[in-house]
Amino acid sequence: MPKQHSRSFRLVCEDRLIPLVEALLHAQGYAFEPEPFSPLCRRLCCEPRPLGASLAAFFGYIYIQDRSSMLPPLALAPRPGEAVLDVCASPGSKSGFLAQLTGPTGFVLANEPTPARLGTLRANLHQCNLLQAATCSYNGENLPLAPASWNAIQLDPPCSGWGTAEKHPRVLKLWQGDKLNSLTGLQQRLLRRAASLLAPGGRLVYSTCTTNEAENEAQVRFAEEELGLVRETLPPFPGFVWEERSGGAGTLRVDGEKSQAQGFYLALLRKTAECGNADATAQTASGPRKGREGRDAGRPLPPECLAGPCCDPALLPPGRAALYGEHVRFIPEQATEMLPPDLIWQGALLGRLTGGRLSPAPRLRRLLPEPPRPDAALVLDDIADLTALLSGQSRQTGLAGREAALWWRDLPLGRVALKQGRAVATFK
Ligand SMILES: C[S@@+](CC[C@H](N)C(=O)[O-])C[C@H]1O[C@@H](n2cnc3c(N)ncnc32)[C@H](O)[C@@H]1O
Repeated sequence: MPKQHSRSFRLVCEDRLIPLVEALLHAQGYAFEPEPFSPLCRRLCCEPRPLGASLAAFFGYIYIQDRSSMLPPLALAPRPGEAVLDVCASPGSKSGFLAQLTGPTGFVLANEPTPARLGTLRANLHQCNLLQAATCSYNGENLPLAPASWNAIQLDPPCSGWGTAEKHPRVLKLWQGDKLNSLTGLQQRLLRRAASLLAPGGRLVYSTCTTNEAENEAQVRFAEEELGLVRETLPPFPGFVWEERSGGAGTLRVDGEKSQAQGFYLALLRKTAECGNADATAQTASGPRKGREGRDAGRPLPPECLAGPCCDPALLPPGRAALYGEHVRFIPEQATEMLPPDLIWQGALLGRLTGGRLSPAPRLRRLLPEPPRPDAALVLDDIADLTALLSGQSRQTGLAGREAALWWRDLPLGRVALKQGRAVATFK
């Protein structure tokens, strides 16, 4: 029987909403304690039903994540407003945390080449309302971005996953012998490309969930010796037990068993000003894919098309809304400035255009007018009423119109449809 660690999660909200999200979890019987390494992270003590089925998870106010996997974004430590590239992003655990750390004025480009996993990544970012994150889908080793254009890069490449063996014992058999060579080769190609995309002085966090030295300490040596990156010493995060391996000075290796976490490895590498460009030739190796949404394909939408009873366009982060077919997406200001014109990428979904106006996605809580408008908001106090609504029961509201904002006490949740005054949940 695989051993289960206690579960951890991250709060995905502004600081002012933290007490409300915690109250929502408490109202459903969950108990938890703060993690010592980040004010946004918590560890579960009591889970009366699976945390993934909680209301806080449903509304994207928490993200369940192994505690080790929370560390790379903290090690990269983006400043508010900074732009970050996440080369291997799905399901988005690190992209999401990075977007929180950069804040609404920041920008995260989350790349994932595998189509099914790209869908999961986009769904997770949408559920968490992280409008400052955009996605693209390229093999990371061929990412067609301008050389030396990023100050902060997260590289969490495919790895053997030996650090997850307690939960997934099969990884130890699956990844052995020659198969490991294909992984280490890919990791080196990804490191080479990431190094070439780093601006002088820029930093890169390399992380894996494996205990395999060839994918960890040896890859950091490769980055130093072949790519000219310089290792920076990471201070150990509180709340973990660390392992030491020869050649690993300054990098961090989580002792999974003693830390109640996945076995994990992370290193911080910097490109010095003198460092040459390791891979300028690969810059045009992969052209854009046809038939996807590109930067210039979207028609700008004036803010008045966005304004409505459930949407205040003044709450949008820096950037603009644009129309792609019937979908309205958010284009962060930094994306317009930083991304090459031929890159194919997608901004966060805001909703659909119907009758010349935005019909916001039901989950779009970030743009709900505050405080709730009495003529256009359903404010529930009782958890039972909320769960009944989500389980398909409609509810008389006495409100006019076609939609209403949904709140639990002072916590904005999303949008419900109104049918003859009855609220109906349409969340997917
Ligand atoms: C370890 S997982 C990333 C986990 C993610 N960083 C997170 O925290 O949620 C590695 C990801 O790399 C993707 N991947 C596979 N080949 C790739 C490539 N050539 N370039 C970029 N990403 C790749 C995989 O599909 C997988 O989603």
